[in-house]
Amino acid sequence: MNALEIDDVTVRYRRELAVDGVSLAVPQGRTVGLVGESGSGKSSIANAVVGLVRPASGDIRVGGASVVGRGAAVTQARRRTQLIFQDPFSALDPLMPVGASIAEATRATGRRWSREAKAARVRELLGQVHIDPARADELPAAFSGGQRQRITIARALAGEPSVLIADEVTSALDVSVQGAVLNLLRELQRDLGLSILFISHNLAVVRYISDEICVMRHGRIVEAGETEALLRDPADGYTRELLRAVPVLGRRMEFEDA
Ligand SMILES: Nc1ncnc2c1ncn2[C@@H]1O[C@H](COP(=O)(O)OP(=O)(O)OP(=O)(O)O)[C@@H](O)[C@H]1O
Repeated sequence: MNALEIDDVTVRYRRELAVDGVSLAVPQGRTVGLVGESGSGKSSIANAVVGLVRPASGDIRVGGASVVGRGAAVTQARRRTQLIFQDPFSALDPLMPVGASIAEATRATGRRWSREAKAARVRELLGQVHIDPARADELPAAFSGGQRQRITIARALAGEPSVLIADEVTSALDVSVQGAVLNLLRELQRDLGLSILFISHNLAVVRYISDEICVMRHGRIVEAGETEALLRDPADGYTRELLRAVPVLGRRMEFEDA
């Protein structure tokens, strides 16, 4: 069963074709990595999934229900996805205590929450992302970049998504804390059974977290497959190029035709 299905989706901005007939699926409980250079159309796909951009053609389904267009059914289906923003510094309201930001996001569940239930949920979510729940009343400025990114993850989880879209979630972070955020996503996926579309231009990061990888270039998927198989034997020249740029244990990968 696929949690997310992107079916022959095209995204246009005026004359520019940013996404050109992309199809991909995220199976339930798996992480699919979407990798490609800047401008290849990755964020346009993320934005189309969460309704920030409307595809010119094609369909996107979450749990089997279309999230393209308008109407009650679309709103309902869209509630099952959450986007984690790239920049944890601008993603949180600087004047709002982090607990309040998370509490506000419970609205995306579509249920009514009592004040006590909301407060308990905020404590639970902070605990899940390894932030001391006693710090719920502090402002974002009191937290480091990595901690803020974990808080934005808690806020995304407050909506109880079945699908998380993570768009360049480690790009704005120091290398030293990137691993902690990736490990947290892996842990949450295991514990909560989430399905994740993980977007990054960094193949090393995508490889670390993804069960499957789709390689995107100029708005199209040029190659897709299980992570290890794809990286062991990349069929596409562009995938090989990306791989060559990834340092492996202090050296670069070599290929027979390199
Ligand atoms: N709102 C927009 N209006 C016009 N053109 C856009 C818009 N958003 C993206 N584009 C263009 O669409 C193409 C794909 O961009 P997109 O951001 O989806 O790629 P990306 O792979 O996510 O790149 P990056 O990693 O730099 O964000 C680019 O050529 C970009 O300039």
